[in-house]
Amino acid sequence: MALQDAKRIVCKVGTSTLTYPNGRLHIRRIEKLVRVLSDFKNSGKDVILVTSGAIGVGATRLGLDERPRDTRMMQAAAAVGQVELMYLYDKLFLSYGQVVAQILMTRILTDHDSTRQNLVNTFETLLSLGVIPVVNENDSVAVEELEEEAMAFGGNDTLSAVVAVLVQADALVLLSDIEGLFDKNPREAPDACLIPVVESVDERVRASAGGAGSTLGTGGMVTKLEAAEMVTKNGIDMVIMDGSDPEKLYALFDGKQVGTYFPANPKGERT
Ligand SMILES: Nc1ncnc2c1ncn2[C@@H]1O[C@H](COP(=O)(O)OP(=O)(O)O)[C@@H](O)[C@H]1O
Ligand SMILES: N[C@@H](CCC(=O)OP(=O)(O)O)C(=O)O
Repeated sequence: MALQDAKRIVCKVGTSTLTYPNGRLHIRRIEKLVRVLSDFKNSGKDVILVTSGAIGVGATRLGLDERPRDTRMMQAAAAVGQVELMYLYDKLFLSYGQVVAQILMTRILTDHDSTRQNLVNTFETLLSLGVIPVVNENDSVAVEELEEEAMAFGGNDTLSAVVAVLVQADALVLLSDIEGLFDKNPREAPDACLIPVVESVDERVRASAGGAGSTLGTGGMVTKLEAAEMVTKNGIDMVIMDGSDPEKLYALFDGKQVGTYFPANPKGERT
């Protein structure tokens, strides 16, 4: 399906896009993102927002100097930051007449058929009611997802791919702090070139991906490529693009070349 025709979109926004380097909310950017997503909603699309930021924003609110690393502090920070995030989203989406709902997920929920089906039912019901679901990991209770190994393996890039498959989205957009996937990590190699289209995530593509570029983000390109593999084989298009100007989403869904595009595998089957 061409991106212009995408009816159901999942948009994931990373911590480094949502916050300033000092950890405080980047209100102007979030306002723009909410306006664009509300406009998409008004145009008839189903919109799901997967948001990071709870731990980073909570840490700042608690006066911590840096993003916490130990589980207890991360859980506490997430509990504080999630409220601040949802308060802002609710307020901003409401100003465009949109109703939001919070869904906090853990991996256990999607690993079991009955809880997975419950989640699907919840998403479908919310979407049929015209609501915009706002999703994050339930960081305050999902201990195993917060520990370093599991977090590096997953995080919200993976979560957004799982959500896109669950709701059988047409497209997943990852808003990052960089324009897309480069042939090598541009933070280390200034001559790196943007790759506009990735038909298949093979060894060569995988070799180009490095880890997170800031102390705020987690996962870097490694987890984004894993997300791409998961969604494209399920018949869903994916795009990695710069989140600093959310209005570029208009160009993307008008069919223009923006960021790095991972077309759905034509043989991809919707589960
Ligand atoms: N090949 C690559 N192309 C682009 N970015 C890369 C690449 N390899 C590693 N990176 C890093 O991935 C970062 C984006 O991921 P991440 O830090 O998780 O941020 P976010 O949460 O905003 O998506 C970039 O800022 C960059 O430092
Ligand atoms: N769930 C965590 C974010 C996890 C994550 O993947 O973060 P990011 O790399 O900024 O998208 C939080 O809300 O702080």
